[in-house]
Amino acid sequence: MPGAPSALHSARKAAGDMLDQQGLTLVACSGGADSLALAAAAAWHHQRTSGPSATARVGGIVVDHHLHPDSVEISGRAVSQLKDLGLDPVRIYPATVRSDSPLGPEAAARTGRYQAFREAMQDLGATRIMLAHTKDDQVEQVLLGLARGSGTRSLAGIPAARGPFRRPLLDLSRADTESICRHHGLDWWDDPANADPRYLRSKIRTQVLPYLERELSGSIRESLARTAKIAAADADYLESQAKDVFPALLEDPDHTGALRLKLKALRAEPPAIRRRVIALAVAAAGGPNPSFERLSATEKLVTGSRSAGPVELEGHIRVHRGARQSPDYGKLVIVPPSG
Ligand SMILES: Nc1ncnc2c1ncn2[C@@H]1O[C@H](COP(=O)(O)OP(=O)(O)OP(=O)(O)O)[C@@H](O)[C@H]1O
Repeated sequence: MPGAPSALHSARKAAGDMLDQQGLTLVACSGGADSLALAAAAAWHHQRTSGPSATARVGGIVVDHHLHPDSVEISGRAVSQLKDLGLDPVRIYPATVRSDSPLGPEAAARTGRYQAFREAMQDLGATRIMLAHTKDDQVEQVLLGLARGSGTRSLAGIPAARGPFRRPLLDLSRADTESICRHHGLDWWDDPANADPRYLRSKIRTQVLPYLERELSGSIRESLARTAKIAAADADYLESQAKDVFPALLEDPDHTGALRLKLKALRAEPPAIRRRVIALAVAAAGGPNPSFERLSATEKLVTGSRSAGPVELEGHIRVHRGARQSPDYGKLVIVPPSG
C-alpha cells in the first residue's frame, strides 16, 4: 500500500485526467472514505485552475436515500466537508427507495441514486460524474462475476469510463483512500451495511477475500484486479469485432419489424463472435441482454439441425429458424414483442 503522499499523488493525477477540462464535473460523495478522498483529489485541481479564465469546475452531489436513521446528519457532514474542500456547487438530492421494491433495498437504492445523478447533471449543467470505486470494489466485482459464472465483460468488472461516469480510483485501495482522508483531516462515515454478511458483497469483502489471501496467495487482490484489466481489453476487442460483422450478417429489414440473420455466415463465425452478434440482434429488436442459458438455446438453432424453435428470450423476444419452404429459409428470425 502506498503511503498518503504517494496515494494522494496517484489520486490527484487520476482525478485530473478524468475531469472535464471544459465544464462542470460532479464528485458523487456518500460521506465514506473513498468518495471524500476523491473529492479532496479533485478539489486540488479545482483550486489550481480556479479564477476568471478557468473552464474546469468541480462540484459535489450527495444522495440521501433516507435508509439510515442518521442519514440527514451523515449527508450534512459530507456536504460541509465538500464545501470546505472548495467544491462548488454542492447539493444534496433525496432518493426515494421503495421498501417493497422487488429488486431488494440495495438495488432499489442504486436505481434511485443513478436517477438522482442524472437529475443533478441536468439541473447543474454538469457533463461528468466521478465515482469513487476503488481496486477493492473492482476485486469484489470480479469475484462476484466468477461466482455467477459470467462472461468476459462481467469479469472485466467496473468500467473506468462509461457514458458520463468516470472512476479515477480503480488503481487505489480502500486503505489508500483512508490515508488520504487522514492526511486532509476528513471525517468519513463507515456504512455498517458494508460489514453486514447478509449481503453477498459484504461477505466477499469480510470473509471470502481474507480467506483467499490467507490460504491461496497474499497477492490475490492484485491478481484479480489484473484479471479485470485483461478481460476488459479482450471484451472491448470481441465486442468491436462483433459490431463490425453484424451489419454484413443482417438481412435487409421488411415491414414486419423482425430481424433476420444469415444462418450460414453466422454459423461460420467463431462462437465468441456468433454469440455477441445474436445478442446485438436481440438488442436491436428491443430485448434485454439474454441469459447464458437462453443464448445457448438460441445458438443451437444456428449450429444444430433439430429444433427450429421458437426459442423464447427475456423481454418477450422469440427466435426461430426459417422453415424450408418459406422465404425465411436460411435465416435466423428474431421477432420483437409486437412482431
Ligand atoms: N449516497 C450517495 N451519494 C452520492 N454518491 C454515492 C452515494 N453512495 C455511493 N455513491 C458513489 O458511488 C460510489 C460507489 O458506492 P458503493 O460502492 O456504495 O455503491 P455500489 O452500489 O457498491 O456500487 P454501484 O454504484 O456501482 O452500484 C461511491 O464511491 C460514491 O462515489
